Amino acid sequence: MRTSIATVSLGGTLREKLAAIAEAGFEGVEIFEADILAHDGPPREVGAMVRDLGLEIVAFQPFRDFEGMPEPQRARNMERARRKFELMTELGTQNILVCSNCSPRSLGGIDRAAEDLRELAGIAEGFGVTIGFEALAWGRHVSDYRDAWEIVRRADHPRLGIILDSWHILSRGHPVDAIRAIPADRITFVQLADAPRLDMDLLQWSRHFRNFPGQGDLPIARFMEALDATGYDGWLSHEIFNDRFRMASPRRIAEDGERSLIWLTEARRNLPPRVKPERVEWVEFAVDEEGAQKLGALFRTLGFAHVGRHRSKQVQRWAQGAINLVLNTDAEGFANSHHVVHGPSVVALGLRVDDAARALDRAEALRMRTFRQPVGPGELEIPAIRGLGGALNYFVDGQSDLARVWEIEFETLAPVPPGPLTGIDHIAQSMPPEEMLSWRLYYLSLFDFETTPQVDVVDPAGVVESMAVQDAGRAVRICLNSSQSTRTMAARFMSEYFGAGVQHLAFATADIFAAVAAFEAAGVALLPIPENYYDDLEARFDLDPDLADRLRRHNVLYDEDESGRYFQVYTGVFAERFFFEVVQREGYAGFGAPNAPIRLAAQTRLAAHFAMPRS
Ligand SMILES: O=C(O)c1ccc(O)c(O)c1
Ligand SMILES: [Mg+2]
Repeated sequence: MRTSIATVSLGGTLREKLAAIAEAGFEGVEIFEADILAHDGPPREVGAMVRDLGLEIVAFQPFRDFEGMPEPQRARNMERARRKFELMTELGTQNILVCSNCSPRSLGGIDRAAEDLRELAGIAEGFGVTIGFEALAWGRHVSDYRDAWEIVRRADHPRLGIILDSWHILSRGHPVDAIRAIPADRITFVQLADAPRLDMDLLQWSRHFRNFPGQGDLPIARFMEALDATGYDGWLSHEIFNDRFRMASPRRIAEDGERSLIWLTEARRNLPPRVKPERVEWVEFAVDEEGAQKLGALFRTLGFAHVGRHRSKQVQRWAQGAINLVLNTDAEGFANSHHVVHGPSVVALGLRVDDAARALDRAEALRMRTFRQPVGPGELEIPAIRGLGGALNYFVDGQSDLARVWEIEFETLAPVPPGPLTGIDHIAQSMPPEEMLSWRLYYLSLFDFETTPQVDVVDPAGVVESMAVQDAGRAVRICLNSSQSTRTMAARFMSEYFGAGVQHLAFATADIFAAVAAFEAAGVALLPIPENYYDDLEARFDLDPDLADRLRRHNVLYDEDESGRYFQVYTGVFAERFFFEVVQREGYAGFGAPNAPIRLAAQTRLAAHFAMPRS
């Protein structure tokens, strides 16, 4: 199958859109009429520009309000079509998309529509043009692809086929099975769009909220299976109407689109399998000497020990349980550059996966950016790709020397203390709102991940959109947060930090009260939680009075639902941007969303201070 995208999916001028589409690796483009009308050059020039970029024009579109018109509109429509066919000859494209009629003047009737389209196809033949008929979900008489197919079938003209658009079919919940019976050579081409599930007017939903497969909630996989059953091997063309996409960089959106199509057709492309995450092996911070001392002191109070020293670089390993935190103060290399730009920050995540080399291959196939830097003698070349905000994701595994990274690259200074913190529960990343869907697609396409529904969390300065990506076994959970406001915690993090990145790390413990007792003994300043919260907690849940009292005394947040119970505490904020959380899960599946507004308000109150540990 060949990949294409409609110009309407991107912002920018036609020239910018086409350049971005070509650069992202698409082979074809659907040209929207509005882009021609707004372009300051003849259609012939647009055609040449497209071909110079190595692209093919899959179709010209849309041609509206055609079938079922009474006279004199019917004859006018035939004339209007001739003019568009001439324009198409100039452009150098064969296919025109005719979408079903929305005009209140249109008349129903399958045979009438078939006759109109047969006549149109006859005219089109003289121009070497093929008509593709598409049912719009809000069409006046034709709003179901099964009716569109019956019309095309009855019209029975070699210059007429059907266009299947996943959005119009899936948004209305139409069964996809009937697609299997359509002969592949009668499918002019296929349009793809996903969307979040929204309970709203179809037209508004379609024109403003479509997104790429991998970014929405529609059952696109089922659509693709039905399409595959036909043997269709033609164009797959994204057609995304989305206000945020048009505001964003056309290059980023085009890249996402190509990635979405590669992911969707991975079986045919023999992509290496989805990467199975096994755990977060380490989190690496880029800091200067002073930052390393402060962060190291905080780690110590949280129960970590400085257990290793890199054999050749200024890099420390701190550990506890299965958690490894790396402090990189090296004066050279990527971490240093990252520190110069972002200040104290998470520069890399080390992810243990099933097969690190294959993970890199898959990332490359998905056109992700790989990263290499010179390795010293005896050091490992650890596969890495660029992730959120330009930080790195390293891959290690249990089947190569990468399994022994700590032993090979680090000199042991002390044994790893056993607890009370046992592992990394989740990693929270903040990003600008227009990038949220890009990162969702990045994670979903690369890893064997699923997503949670998006939730809105109230921050004192605005709303934060939040969703998580995680594997079925919950070995790795990553929360993605963004907000439109410039003053929410998530937004302030990004302005302090100069970009998107990891904002907090949540450690797992099997005994939150033991962890808190250890922190209190070590002088960790935990985030104070207001009394009102606990009064409400007691009202909402049937809490054991002793438990309620302990929660209250130790600033522990609590939630429970059908899945189980959840306990959370937070440290103060490090370097005005970064903090740690400790959680205890008893079967609980979520992330404590009901507590997030309480936590955000408490952090906002504290934001003026640096809540550093007493040393
Ligand atoms: O929103 C529309 O009008 C429109 C036009 C052409 C399409 O292919 C489509 O899916 C929607
Ligand atoms: Mg369409």
